[in-house]
Amino acid sequence: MTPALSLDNISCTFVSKDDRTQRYTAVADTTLHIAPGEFVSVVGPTGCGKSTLLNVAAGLLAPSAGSVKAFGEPLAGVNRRAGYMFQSEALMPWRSALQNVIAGLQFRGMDAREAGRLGQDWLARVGLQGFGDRYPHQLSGGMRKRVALAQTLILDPDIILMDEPFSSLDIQTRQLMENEVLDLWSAKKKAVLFITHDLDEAIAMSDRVVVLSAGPATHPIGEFGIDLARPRDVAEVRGDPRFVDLHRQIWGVLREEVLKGYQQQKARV
Ligand SMILES: Nc1ncnc2c1ncn2[C@@H]1O[C@H](COP(=O)(O)OP(=O)(O)OP(=O)(O)O)[C@@H](O)[C@H]1O
Repeated sequence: MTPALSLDNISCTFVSKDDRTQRYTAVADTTLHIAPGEFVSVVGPTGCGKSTLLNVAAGLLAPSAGSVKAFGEPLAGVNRRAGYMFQSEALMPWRSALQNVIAGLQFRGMDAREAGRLGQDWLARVGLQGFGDRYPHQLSGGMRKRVALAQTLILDPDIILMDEPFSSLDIQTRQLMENEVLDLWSAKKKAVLFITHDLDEAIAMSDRVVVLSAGPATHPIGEFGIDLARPRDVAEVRGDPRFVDLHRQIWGVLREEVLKGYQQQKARV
């Protein structure tokens, strides 16, 4: 089957910020394929290159070497088969929740009434019925994330790219949002590339967890199929003995890299 997303032998080298004559290889020779409908999380120590990989998949960053394909088609510019959700707030403060949700449809030229109808439908699906005329500053952090989620999913992308979308939320809100994402995902089964620091979140959500090494020259050092039954409740599944077992196995690979990453961050300060 043709993967929804193929990253083949990707390397990303940047000019060093501290010394323009030096180069820094953030990602080296990384291959990652995601099947249609597959939920894959990538975990790794801080600063290792997770966002760099996601930006490559999004077509926002051209790799220094390697190839990127969406459903077998080489990527030229922005990945139009993908929708994104980033860590930082991407809502437009001057637009209401509804206007934010339908922004992408309007950019695509959809008729205003049809876009409004779909927007209301999506607001209801993410639990924000009746909040369409609120502005982002009138919503809680969790509600703003729901708007951002609706804004991404309303475009019905075949690939969903998420970069630590819930890291700013408190643990309860975060778990609610994670369950909502799983519900929405299971209804449509799109390919997901989910970047996170949080191993519990990665295991609870995914079909597969890929572990990256500490930088420089980050690359995958482990890959684990997550055979926990679905549907899952992200809070309850943490008590499953298989979850505990998988956590122990993956942490056994990740731990050393986290320590290396931490030492490197300290050395930079
Ligand atoms: N445009 C750039 N120019 C120079 N260096 C960069 C650039 N983008 C990223 N880097 C470097 O590449 C490395 C990987 O960064 P990246 O943001 O991908 O890591 P990350 O794993 O997502 O980090 P975090 O876990 O903290 O979010 C870092 O050392 C970063 O400083």
